[in-house]
Amino acid sequence: MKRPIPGGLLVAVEGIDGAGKTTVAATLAQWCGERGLLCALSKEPTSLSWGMKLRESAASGRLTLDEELDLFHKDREEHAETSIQPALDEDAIMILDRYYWSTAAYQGARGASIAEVLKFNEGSFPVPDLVLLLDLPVEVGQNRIRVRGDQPNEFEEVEAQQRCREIFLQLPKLSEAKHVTVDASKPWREVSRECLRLFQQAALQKVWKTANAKTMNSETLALFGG
Ligand SMILES: Nc1ncnc2c1ncn2[C@@H]1O[C@H](COP(=O)(O)OP(=O)(O)O)[C@@H](O)[C@H]1O
Ligand SMILES: Cc1cn([C@H]2C[C@H](O)[C@@H](COP(=O)(O)OP(=O)(O)O)O2)c(=O)[nH]c1=O
Repeated sequence: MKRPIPGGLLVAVEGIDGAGKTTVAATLAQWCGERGLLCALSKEPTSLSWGMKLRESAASGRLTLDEELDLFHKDREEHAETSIQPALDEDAIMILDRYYWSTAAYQGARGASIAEVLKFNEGSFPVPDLVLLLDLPVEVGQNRIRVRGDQPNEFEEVEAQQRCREIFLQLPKLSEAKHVTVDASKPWREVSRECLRLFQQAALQKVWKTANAKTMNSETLALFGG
């Protein structure tokens, strides 16, 4: 039997391309798995029907801003309905590699209203208990993408990435989600240690806020340093 967290815990890892989101999200999920915690890992865009449409459309040139916004929101709606909300209802930890801060940053960089994107998403989908914003200079992210063996694509052009980074750095002031900005240019050991510490802190806060911690399994609390 896996260890649940009352009310679940929603953690989104955000940042520009090459920031280390996939690596951090996988590390958090692995940490939870090794400790028997009820945990799921997911990403956006998804591989569900609207997510696949988004990926297919990218092959035939860029959509208009409105089409792009519509597809990312439809994808998120399906994702929230089929995975995110059910996981939280099951008292699981859900770790997301990108979520609605990416819409604010990437579609915002194309001219969408950042305030409207946040308002719509925070009114329509579960708000994260923690956003880990991985911040680093665009050139460092680009180099990591090349080292990873990938070619930066159209979404990953330097100027657009620069605008995305600037918007990401404004989001802590505008979003209602609890968040922390992490210096992701540091060596991996330091970044992973910091992200794990912040994750454990958020989990402990959630447990104390939503449940009578005395009723929680003390071993589970101890895992988070409680
Ligand atoms: N702190 C770090 N220092 C150096 N390389 C890193 C660090 N974090 C991740 N990487 C490497 O950089 C590349 C991009 O990381 P990834 O997690 O795929 O980024 P993202 O999902 O944000 O695009 C991967 O090859 C990963 O192993
Ligand atoms: C979730 C999301 C992603 N994106 C963009 C950011 C990325 O450049 C692109 C693909 O995401 P990425 O994380 O690179 O996924 P994959 O490795 O599976 O291709 O989608 C948006 O423009 N808006 C959004 O709401």
